[in-house]
Amino acid sequence: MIKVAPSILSADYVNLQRDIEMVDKGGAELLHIDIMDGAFVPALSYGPGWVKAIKPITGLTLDVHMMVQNPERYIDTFADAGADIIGVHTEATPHIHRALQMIKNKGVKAEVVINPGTPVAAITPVLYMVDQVLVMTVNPGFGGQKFLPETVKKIAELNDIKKHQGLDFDIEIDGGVNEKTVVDAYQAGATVAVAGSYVFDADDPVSRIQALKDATK
Ligand SMILES: O=C(CO)[C@@H](O)[C@H](O)COP(=O)(O)O
Repeated sequence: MIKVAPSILSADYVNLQRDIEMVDKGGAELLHIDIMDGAFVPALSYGPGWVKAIKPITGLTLDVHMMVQNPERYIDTFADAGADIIGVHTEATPHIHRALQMIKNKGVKAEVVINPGTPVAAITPVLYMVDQVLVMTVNPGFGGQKFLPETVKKIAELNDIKKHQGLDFDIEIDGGVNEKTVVDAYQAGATVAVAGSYVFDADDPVSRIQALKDATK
């Protein structure tokens, strides 16, 4: 059964605490927090102050996805704010190894992220040091996009490497996830599903978390 990480990008910001408590009680395991800098991706979202504010109101694992150019500049700040996992894009820095080392040195779980246009080969040298790999299943920057099925083969490739090299990392998918698209990704080896609009745009968000779990039993 897949672990579910609702993305607060699609939550009701005015009632954020209500929405977080709802998905927490509703069976989610992680809370996905998208940091967008207006440079690596066009949009701006929120910063470490949000992570700090959310930390005391939930026991969910805070899964911080940095869509930020040169993320090394902010790793310490997000770690100090309470992030449990910090994800950095390999496309956003010439120093992905150093960025992952910085995350681990802060005692936080390290995640490397790849865009749909980036091959798995780009991150194989750092797989030994990560706790999670995020395979973007849409181009990053916006919620509500369509799942790109061609990304599923990268999940399978990562799962193979994981088995053959005896590595132990979660494989997360993000973008266009629903009860249909999650199935192939799960069968290929995905262990964590981020879902924004599918969960928060629904009349009953908790039923959507359950639907993702039911689809991957
Ligand atoms: O990283 C991102 C967007 O870049 C996401 O986490 C979105 O929040 C996913 O939204 P949906 O596709 O699930 O609506």
